[in-house]
Amino acid sequence: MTNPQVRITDVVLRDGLQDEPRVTSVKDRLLIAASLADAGIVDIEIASFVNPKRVPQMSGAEDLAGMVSERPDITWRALALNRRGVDRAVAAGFTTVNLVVSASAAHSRANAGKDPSEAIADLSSIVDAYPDVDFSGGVSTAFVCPFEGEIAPAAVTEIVAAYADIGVRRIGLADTMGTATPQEVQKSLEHLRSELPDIDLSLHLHNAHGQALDTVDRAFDLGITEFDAATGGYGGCPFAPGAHGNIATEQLVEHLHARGFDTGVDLEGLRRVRELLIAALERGAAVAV
Ligand SMILES: CC(C)(COP(=O)([O-])OP(=O)([O-])OC[C@H]1O[C@@H](n2cnc3c(N)ncnc32)[C@H](O)[C@@H]1OP(=O)([O-])[O-])[C@@H](O)C(=O)NCCC(=O)NCCSC(=O)C[C@@](C)(O)CC(=O)[O-]
Repeated sequence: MTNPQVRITDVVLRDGLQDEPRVTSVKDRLLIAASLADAGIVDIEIASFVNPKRVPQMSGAEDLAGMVSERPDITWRALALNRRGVDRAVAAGFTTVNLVVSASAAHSRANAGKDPSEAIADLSSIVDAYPDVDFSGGVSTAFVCPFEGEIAPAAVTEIVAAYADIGVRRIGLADTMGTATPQEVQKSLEHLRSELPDIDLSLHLHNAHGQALDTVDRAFDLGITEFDAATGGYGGCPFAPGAHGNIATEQLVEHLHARGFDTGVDLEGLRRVRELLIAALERGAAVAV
């Protein structure tokens, strides 16, 4: 069997930093971004165009956009949850934008101030307005919600179908809390696949109980080869109380290399990124390599 191509999007500059007590300077974020690229990460979520009063850690998003022209070999992804966010991202120069809708109504209201159906309805005109932007669609709380508990696979499929209806066909399912079991994730993926077989799926896993690598293996067996991860294992949604850090990029890369998959990522380079993060955040990484 030939090795499948594995696509890892490092999200430490967005998910990893957004819930940290320290606000990382734009200068440090640019340094970390360049170091991630030097380590061989070619997909990087660098900025979040949300309300900076709600998430001060993500302020200065516009100032990170210079990386788009400076390193055109990298896909620089911005996160946005509303029209204002996408307008800002596009005006700054981003052409790859990840949207987010929560599967659970309670998390959606806490995070975005609206129900999932309203969030999807708002996104329709945004996607129409920017035909040249490469949009992907995230589904937050896809398996477990901090307020509602387990999420039914049908609820996730409904959101993904709504994304597909507005033309967004690259979808990332997020285990926001990091507590979903590999079995729960598999059940949901299988439901989704049976209803919507033509959607490109990726996983955005947090890792509360050390199960995320097992989930990666299950997903691999179902043909999923795209994953988000955050160097150092930092991360968490500020509006999902108790959310754990993301699966660490270095752990994921080591795991994939041990399984014989080529990721194109240099672990030594990731160690350097980790050191930069530890210095900027003044606290240790979640994992050692
Ligand atoms: C969702 C919104 C943007 C809705 O924003 P809103 O509905 O306008 O409501 P609002 O109450 O937050 O704020 C109103 C004020 O924000 C301004 N505003 C409104 N939008 C923007 C914008 N884009 N950029 C800059 N400013 C904005 C707006 O102009 C107004 O300004 P004011 O009158 O007070 O001066 C807001 O509620 C918000 O910023 N929420 C924070 C959501 C967030 O950042 N969550 C974390 C990221 S998602 C996540 O972590 C999950 C994920 C992706 O990692 C996957 C997983 O693991 O689950």
